[in-house]
Amino acid sequence: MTRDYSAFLPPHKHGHLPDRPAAFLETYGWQAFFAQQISIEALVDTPPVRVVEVHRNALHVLGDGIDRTIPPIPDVTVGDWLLMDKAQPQASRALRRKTVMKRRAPGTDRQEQLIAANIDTCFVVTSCNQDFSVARLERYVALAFEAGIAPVIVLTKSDQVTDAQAYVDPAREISDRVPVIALDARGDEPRRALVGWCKPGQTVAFLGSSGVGKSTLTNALAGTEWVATQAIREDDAKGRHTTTRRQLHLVPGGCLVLDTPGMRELQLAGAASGIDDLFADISDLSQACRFNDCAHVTEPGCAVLSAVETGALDAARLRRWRKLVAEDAFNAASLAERRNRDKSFGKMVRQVMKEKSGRTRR
Ligand SMILES: Nc1nc2c(ncn2[C@@H]2O[C@H](COP(=O)(O)OP(=O)(O)OP(=O)(O)O)[C@@H](O)[C@H]2O)c(=O)[nH]1
Ligand SMILES: [Zn+2]
Repeated sequence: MTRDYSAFLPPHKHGHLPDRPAAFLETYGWQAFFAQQISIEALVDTPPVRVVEVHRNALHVLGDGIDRTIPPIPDVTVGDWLLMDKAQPQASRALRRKTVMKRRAPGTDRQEQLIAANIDTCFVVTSCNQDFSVARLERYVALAFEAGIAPVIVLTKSDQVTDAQAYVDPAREISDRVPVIALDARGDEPRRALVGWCKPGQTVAFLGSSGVGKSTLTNALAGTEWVATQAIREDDAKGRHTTTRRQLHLVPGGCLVLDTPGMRELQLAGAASGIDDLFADISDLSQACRFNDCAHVTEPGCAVLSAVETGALDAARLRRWRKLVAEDAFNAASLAERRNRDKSFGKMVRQVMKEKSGRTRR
């Protein structure tokens, strides 16, 4: 799959308009991508608004001269742009998304859930300590690639180690498309180090385990104590717990920061192309395998295994790739099963027959 990786470069390389007083919509992330989807008339009749907060029973939307809550709309999430139907807000239409982040809900029924839309950059955060795990970073980066979001790896707590480079080096090896930054998340270092991605009109999010400094980074960008630096329990979907935050904060004079606890327990599901993007070295090698469906385990003529033998490919990287592919396939399969259960019996039978005949042909 070919992708346009120019979007993965820091925004300042594309040129910016720093001195123009940004219009309200632009401050809230309005970009040419969205403007191209509508006519001038539609702009007037149905003004664009951004969903800045999702409550259980309402969406908080902001637009030019608009600041209100409207009833929830199915499949609309924080970060979405809506064309506001003033008379009938529920009928507001969502604009096509630039990026969308999804996850599998925690709990037993594990439905696919929208986390956020139209994030430009996601900071994948870990610390220079035992939280650091190449495998976890790879999972987050694959998720970002899958969502179409540019990832940046941020290694916090660099002040607590003598050799931060020992963390930076393995992080850099994950992908040459992902910048790596080590810093002390407290104080004003993040403002300076992340400025290229945090310009006005940009929407950013922080991904990472509890305690790695996501709230500290958010506060550092804002220059104030915005977010309490403590864990907040995610809604368990049984209605017992209600303090789920899903909001976009506007940093005064700066970017929009997505704040949602849902970013912590991300699992891969249907992220095959994100995994391929991240492990482009392995996908490229597999083109030369003798068998089209080579699993790179014991197959003769496997180009991936020979690359491991010659040392061109790290065996540990191959193992991590296998685990991610398996996790993704497992989760995607159970999603598919869920969907099938809801379909008609006849359809299900046809599906099974098709799979059967496919199997006997092989
Ligand atoms: N020394 C040092 N401490 C840090 C750094 N980043 C975060 N901390 C501290 O680590 C603790 C956890 O930081 P938080 O910002 O709450 O972490 P979080 O990722 O938001 O955690 P959750 O809200 O549980 O997801 C706080 O006490 C921070 O002050 C850093 O770069 N250096
Ligand atoms: Zn192979």
